[in-house]
Amino acid sequence: MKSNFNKFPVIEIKGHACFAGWEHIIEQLKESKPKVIAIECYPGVYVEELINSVKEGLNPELLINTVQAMKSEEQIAAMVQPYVTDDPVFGYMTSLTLEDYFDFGKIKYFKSHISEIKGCTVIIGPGATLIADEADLSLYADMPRWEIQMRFRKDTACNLGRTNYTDSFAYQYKHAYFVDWRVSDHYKKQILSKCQFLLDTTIPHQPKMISTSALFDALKQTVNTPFRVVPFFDPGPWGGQWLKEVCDLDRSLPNYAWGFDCVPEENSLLLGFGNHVVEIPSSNLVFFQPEALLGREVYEGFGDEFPIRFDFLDTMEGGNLSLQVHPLKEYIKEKFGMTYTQDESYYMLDAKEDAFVYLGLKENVDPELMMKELEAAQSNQIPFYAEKHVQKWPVRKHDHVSIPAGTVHCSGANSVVLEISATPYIFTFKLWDWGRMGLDGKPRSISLAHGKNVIQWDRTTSWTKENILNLREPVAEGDGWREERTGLDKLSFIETRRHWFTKKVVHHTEGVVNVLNLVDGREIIIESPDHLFEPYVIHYAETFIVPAHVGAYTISPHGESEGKECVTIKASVRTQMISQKVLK
Ligand SMILES: O=P(O)(O)OC[C@H]1O[C@@H](O)[C@@H](O)[C@@H](O)[C@@H]1O
Repeated sequence: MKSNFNKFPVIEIKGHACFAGWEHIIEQLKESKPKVIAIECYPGVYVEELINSVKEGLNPELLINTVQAMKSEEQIAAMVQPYVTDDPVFGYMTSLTLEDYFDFGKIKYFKSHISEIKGCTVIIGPGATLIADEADLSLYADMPRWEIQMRFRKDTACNLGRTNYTDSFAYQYKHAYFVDWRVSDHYKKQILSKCQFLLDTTIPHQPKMISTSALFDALKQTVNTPFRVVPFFDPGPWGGQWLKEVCDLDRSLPNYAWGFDCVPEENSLLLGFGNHVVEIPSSNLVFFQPEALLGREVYEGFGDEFPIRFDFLDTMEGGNLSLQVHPLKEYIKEKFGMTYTQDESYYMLDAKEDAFVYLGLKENVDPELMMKELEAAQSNQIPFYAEKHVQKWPVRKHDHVSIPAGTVHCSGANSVVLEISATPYIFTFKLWDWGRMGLDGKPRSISLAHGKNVIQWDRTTSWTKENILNLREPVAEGDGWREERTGLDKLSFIETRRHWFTKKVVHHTEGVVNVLNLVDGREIIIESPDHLFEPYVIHYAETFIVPAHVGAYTISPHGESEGKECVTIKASVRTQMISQKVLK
């Protein structure tokens, strides 16, 4: 069937202008005849493009690249090392701030130099507004995380305060995840409202600029309606062929493994201003509209973090994921500085006859022997016979298994998982990767030492069956619909409800953000009973977010699905569980 999946969902914003292209942007900047302009940059922005365009358009008397006021790269490398660490995959959440990167003697020098300049001064780079804290005009050049990752892969971006363009992607990602993005988000929250403009340079040489008042109003408009973030897709060693067809992706790539359809930390939002589309990190919505988006209790509990993640894992005609386990909450806090952990669940969006998951251990598992065999497999490159120790279960389309942290698991070949999980997503302790190589031709990192510390050895066959394997119960039914509770175990903070329906279903956020996916059916329509937002159409496999603030909404089969059965899965936060799951 032809794909109807929308890869570029645009949120139409009313009542504001967008300046597109350097020529128009420069014209706009000149309007107020500013003497000092600061262009604050998120790390990953191509500062050179900005410098060249500003030089050409504004011909400033003095142009400062903020690296000139930073500490030396050696000093910065030493400063971040306790957070970047020597672990190949994981670091520790930093407490550094952007000020820590600067040499205040140099800042003082530049400040006095700026005051002596008669013409125009432009300061560009991360920390520009620290150097020019009283600029006549301030811009914020933002950058979504997925684009930053693409730039790391192409060796065109480096970490904050570094020139490490050619360091491995794994190192740059870890550096950014545990340090740069924390430091920069923290600073962005302080400074963005003080800037007059937001600059989008996600697509090189096609810059767009909006006023920050337009941005803040756009974010306000967004929390009044269901919306989608921009999904991104990535190949992997076990990837499959399903996403390519369903989401209409590049057929020439060997596979796609992951599809990230709701990880607001890393996705972006497309905001439509007339004919122009501005791309911003979707985390901005979480930072600047936290209560309306998440709901008061979720915001109080998690802070300005979006706690629910939806992503796809495609193994159709691919391989098994790594056999893995995730850290317990105390462990993730102690070792990595995270406040909540990677509890997961797999909703089987599609499955071939032979699909299966590994979940939990065998009844008489011998921990010492299993670890010994895993270690031998890793060091001697001999196979590990997973089924000797780990329970394998057949799964079918629409099964929903829960994976509390500490449970050994992975999904097998020939299925498509919709992961409905807590947001942390990189804390996968791989135990065994089936003796295969990563896409770069090298073995992927195995984390046996961490894994050993968190495996819950009492999660064996009978426990698994009783507590986490495809749990479901009917909740309610009405004319043309029925509702079930699925999947997640008693200890999870995520509640999931599934609706099977041929007619309209009434939903309510009850003051808590809802995340949904159309897991069966071609098309549905989301409407406001009080006409508070425009009707919103969703296609098969699309994930969408309903902000807490929306309140009542309805979902009906639509278009080619009218009168036919559709199925949605909805996730929300069990607010009574938050204090138990979040370690401050
Ligand atoms: O890439 P591997 O290690 O096989 O894992 C694939 C995926 O497994 C899932 O269970 C989650 O843990 C994901 O965060 C992870 O990306």
